[in-house]
Amino acid sequence: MEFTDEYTHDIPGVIYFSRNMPTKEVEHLYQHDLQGCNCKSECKNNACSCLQRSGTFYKYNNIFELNSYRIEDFVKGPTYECNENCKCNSRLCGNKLVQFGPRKSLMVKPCENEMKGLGLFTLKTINRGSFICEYAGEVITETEAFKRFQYNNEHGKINYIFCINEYFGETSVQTFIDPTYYGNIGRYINHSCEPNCKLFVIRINDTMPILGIFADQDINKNSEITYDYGDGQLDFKNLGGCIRKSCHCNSKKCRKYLPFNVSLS
Ligand SMILES: C[S@@+](CC[C@H](N)C(=O)[O-])C[C@H]1O[C@@H](n2cnc3c(N)ncnc32)[C@H](O)[C@@H]1O
Repeated sequence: MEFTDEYTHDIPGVIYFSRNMPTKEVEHLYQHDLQGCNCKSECKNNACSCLQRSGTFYKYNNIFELNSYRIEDFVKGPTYECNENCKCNSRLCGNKLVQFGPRKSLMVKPCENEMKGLGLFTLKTINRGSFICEYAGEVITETEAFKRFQYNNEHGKINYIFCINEYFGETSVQTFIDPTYYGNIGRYINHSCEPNCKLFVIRINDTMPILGIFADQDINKNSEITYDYGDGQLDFKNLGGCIRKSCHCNSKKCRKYLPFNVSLS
């Protein structure tokens, strides 16, 4: 099955781009292709090298029906999907999901509370564990992220930069994704202190992390898709010398301010 993403946006200065796009300063980091598995037909947990290095896997009722796929475990990660170097039978492999593109029936529209701007909504009910879409954009250096963040702050512009923190033993690696100028439908997802989705790091063909957004509960049709931009930071208005924006998620658990540094840990 081919990757399909038929969504668009016609905001001046923003180009719809469905996958992460490393800038030339960081592209050398992702030139290492991941090895594929040697499975003969379908991939089984105890034999497939992709599943063995994954922190979690997909459960499905019907291998040909992407809507039946659910992520198995919200605690572990990252996930390694089978890739173009794998020997498994691509029709029978169940270890592929994010690589087929976002789910259908998503809609971008202004939120009721205009302070939040645009938001992403679902026109159909979504089951817990289902894949929604990626958070895709330019992959930039930390220096560039800092520069862009300062610029956004000084000019009162929306900040879209997302920082992924990953830990490999003693080493921590940060990846900065910015869908401000090139991005997909994930850029419209707002923060909530009581969200209905979670993010997962997925890898497919190479070492570049892909941010996958998955439903963390059953979501009713016409609901807004949200995730928590942070990790329960305290309600200090001035964090690191930066004035934080007020949160309008309207939840009883609201922490009052948007998390400053969107991170996964
Ligand atoms: C990734 S964008 C989300 C899409 C954005 N609403 C838009 O119109 O393009 C993040 C920005 O949306 C706004 N936002 C997101 N969640 C919010 C919330 N709970 N309360 C207030 N503003 C929010 C903030 O301006 C934030 O910097």
